[in-house]
Amino acid sequence: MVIRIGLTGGIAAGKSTVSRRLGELGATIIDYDALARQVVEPGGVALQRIVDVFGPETVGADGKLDRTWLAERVFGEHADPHARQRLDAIEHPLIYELAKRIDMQTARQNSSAVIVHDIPLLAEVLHDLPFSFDHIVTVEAPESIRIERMIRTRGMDRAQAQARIASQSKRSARIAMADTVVDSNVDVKTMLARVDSLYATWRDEASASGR
Ligand SMILES: CC(C)(COP(=O)(O)OP(=O)(O)OC[C@H]1O[C@@H](n2cnc3c(N)ncnc32)[C@H](O)[C@@H]1O)[C@@H](O)C(=O)NCCC(=O)NCCS
Ligand SMILES: Nc1ncnc2c1ncn2[C@@H]1O[C@H](COP(=O)(O)OP(=O)(O)OP(=O)(O)O)[C@@H](O)[C@H]1O
Repeated sequence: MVIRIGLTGGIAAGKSTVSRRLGELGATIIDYDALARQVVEPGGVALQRIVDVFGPETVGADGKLDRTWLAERVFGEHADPHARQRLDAIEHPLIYELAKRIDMQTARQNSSAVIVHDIPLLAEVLHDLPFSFDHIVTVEAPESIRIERMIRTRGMDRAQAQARIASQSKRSARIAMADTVVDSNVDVKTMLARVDSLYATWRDEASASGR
């Protein structure tokens, strides 16, 4: 049987590090941040709809979405409280459609696949998704550590980092929804050892239920 995992975590908690490891171990990863980038590529319907809603400044001279400009409109200090909902309403259905296509193709090719849906906003969108998960995993680290990581590695200032965190579900909501919490406030080696052991369990579940 195919095992589906919903993987989430607060921004900069370490979700991508966990997801990369699961990919190396053999899981199929469906990265919703990557799909979100794909749906706004030039020429697509989403970019045109975003321009209609947010105005022509949304697109840079190169014809591509100006992500920094839009992030400020959506997450910034002076953001319209409905802006994020409007953006999500344009992008999310298209993201889910692509995710479904990849999921179905993987399941067709391998009836005991472990498919990991890597979804930053899982706590917000769980009930909108056309999937149900066998396990939900959240990767968590204290907010102060995540803010320092965002400043160090994402070129954000403190206010931008705090605003991005404030626009997401609370840690308690992610933990309430998950059956597994991966602590990323430990060294990477220890964190990845835990990921290896989780993957081994899921592999066993996928093989056992296929018998
Ligand atoms: C607003 C955009 C252009 C800003 O781009 P930017 O390059 O700064 O961020 P990037 O896309 O790399 O996302 C980084 C992280 O921000 C957080 N984030 C992204 N979108 C959202 C959102 N709508 N609400 C809350 N947090 C978000 C996530 O933790 C994500 O991992 C972009 O995030 C976007 O298109 N967001 C809407 C689509 C979406 O919901 N993506 C999340 C996957 S479902
Ligand atoms: N256990 C850990 N200890 C120390 N640093 C870590 C740990 N896990 C991840 N990191 C580092 O923290 C930063 C954020 O990690 P990562 O990119 O995996 O986060 P993320 O949750 O996927 O972020 P986003 O939600 O923005 O995609 C990276 O620089 C990563 O190397």
